[in-house]
Amino acid sequence: MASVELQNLSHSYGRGEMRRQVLQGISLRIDPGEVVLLTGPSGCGKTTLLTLIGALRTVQSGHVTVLGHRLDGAGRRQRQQVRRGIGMIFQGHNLLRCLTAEQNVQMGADLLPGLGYRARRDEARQWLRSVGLKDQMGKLPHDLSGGQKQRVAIARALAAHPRLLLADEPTAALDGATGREVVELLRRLARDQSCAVLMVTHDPRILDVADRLLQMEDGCLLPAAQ
Ligand SMILES: Nc1ncnc2c1ncn2[C@@H]1O[C@H](COP(=O)(O)OP(=O)(O)OP(=O)(O)O)[C@@H](O)[C@H]1O
Repeated sequence: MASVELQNLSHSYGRGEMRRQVLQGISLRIDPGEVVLLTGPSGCGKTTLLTLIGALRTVQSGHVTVLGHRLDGAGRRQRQQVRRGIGMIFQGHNLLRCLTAEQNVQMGADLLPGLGYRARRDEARQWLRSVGLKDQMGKLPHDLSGGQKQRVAIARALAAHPRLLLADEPTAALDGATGREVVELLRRLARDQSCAVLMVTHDPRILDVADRLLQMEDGCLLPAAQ
């Protein structure tokens, strides 16, 4: 079963004369364990595509199946259900300000069924170590740099063992070496846990981790030159 299957997906913003189509007839399939990178100029619709696949928006036109669930025609509850299997790393981190790095990551592990408090805490610590933050576990977000906050957000998404990971420019705030490590980590996750990864990036340093490179232009998907 595909992790993501899109058929003829289109999307518009605005109404009447202000209506503007930003996605035009996109078809795409992503299989478990596959790492797909999506690139394209600013405003071409990448984030819109990611939020539709992430069940954060209502599908207007076309067919969308994510982790075996049809999203076109799905109500709020069904979309909520689908989101449980999806890890999302968007720009802006969305960390809870009053929780330490460890507690923020533990929120991700809290979604795992059947794990006791200690196991969830150990899981959170292990992911923080994996993203190079073993010395920052007790810090609050405002004591972390932008890159460190991004790594906490990544650890939180991974701690929930998602079956699909959607990431919008996950390496934008990271230096070259850390960005590379984080992307290698995402790739390992994809392989080890058969998690599909769809990542929007402008970062040319990480293009080689992809199984597949996709390019978008004006709301359309083009097969990118490898
Ligand atoms: N909520 C919204 N209402 C109206 N227009 C929107 C909305 N969100 C995005 N748009 C417009 O839709 C188009 C596609 O936006 P989107 O954010 O999907 O592009 P993007 O490729 O992710 O851009 P970037 O690389 O700059 O993040 C843009 O022209 C944007 O201004």
